[in-house]
Amino acid sequence: MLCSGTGPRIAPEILRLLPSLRLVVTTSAGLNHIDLSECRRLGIAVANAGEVFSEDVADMAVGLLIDLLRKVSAADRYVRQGLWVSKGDYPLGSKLGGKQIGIVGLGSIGFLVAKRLEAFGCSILYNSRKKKDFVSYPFYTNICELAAKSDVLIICCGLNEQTQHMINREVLLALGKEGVIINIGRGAIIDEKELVQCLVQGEIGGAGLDVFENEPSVPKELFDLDNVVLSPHLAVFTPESFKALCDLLIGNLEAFFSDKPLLSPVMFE
Ligand SMILES: O=CC(=O)O
Repeated sequence: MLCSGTGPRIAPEILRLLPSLRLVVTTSAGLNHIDLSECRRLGIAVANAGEVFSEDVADMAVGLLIDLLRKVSAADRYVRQGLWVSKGDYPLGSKLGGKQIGIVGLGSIGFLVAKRLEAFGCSILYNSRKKKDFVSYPFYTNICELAAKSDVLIICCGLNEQTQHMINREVLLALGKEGVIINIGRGAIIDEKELVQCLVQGEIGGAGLDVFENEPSVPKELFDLDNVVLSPHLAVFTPESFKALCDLLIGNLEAFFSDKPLLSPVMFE
């Protein structure tokens, strides 16, 4: 049994050194650090954090979006720097209600983001690997078309070969000058260099980012932009979600060692 976070990659070289390995338990929801096809080939089961983080991550996506649209962090800096007194009122933000929200990845996190934003009066559109029968939101197979129809793009999918740099310059330009992007998935789903360029040149309206391509390094160009909200990959972390994660981890180990089905097995495709 091997326990992993999102840290060192569980690569074929590691798996080869552990010939008796039968189970990998990761404390993350994301699986991009585990070579799943090699685990499947070797008959190694994998369990992850399942849905224990989904609510907190969905809350964070909404938090970043409200912060960005209503300029909460930027206005906070303005007040602290004494600029309200010297320069007067701060520019107005824009309303959340009525926005068209394009969700990329309608898994458990994406679905909870959609539910939350519906309650704010937003319309939901989405892209996912497959159309979901349990929702009536418009489904877009083409990510550029989704971006063109959306005021806000929220990245909720996992990182894999298909999704790496899926949000490229073309998608960002389709989102447009007023469009904003929120990323609570993985940094490398967006081509970060292109994102930075689009933000610096005003080709998109703003970004709320919890994840980055080369964490903990964050492109310095973003530090001076008031239409960008930055967060150090902490959307999943609350004391409550940690407690739920510990219970799940223990539950998975107990299940494995008593030959019962895992509580949060990763289904190989
Ligand atoms: O980002 C954190 C996770 O995948 O759990």
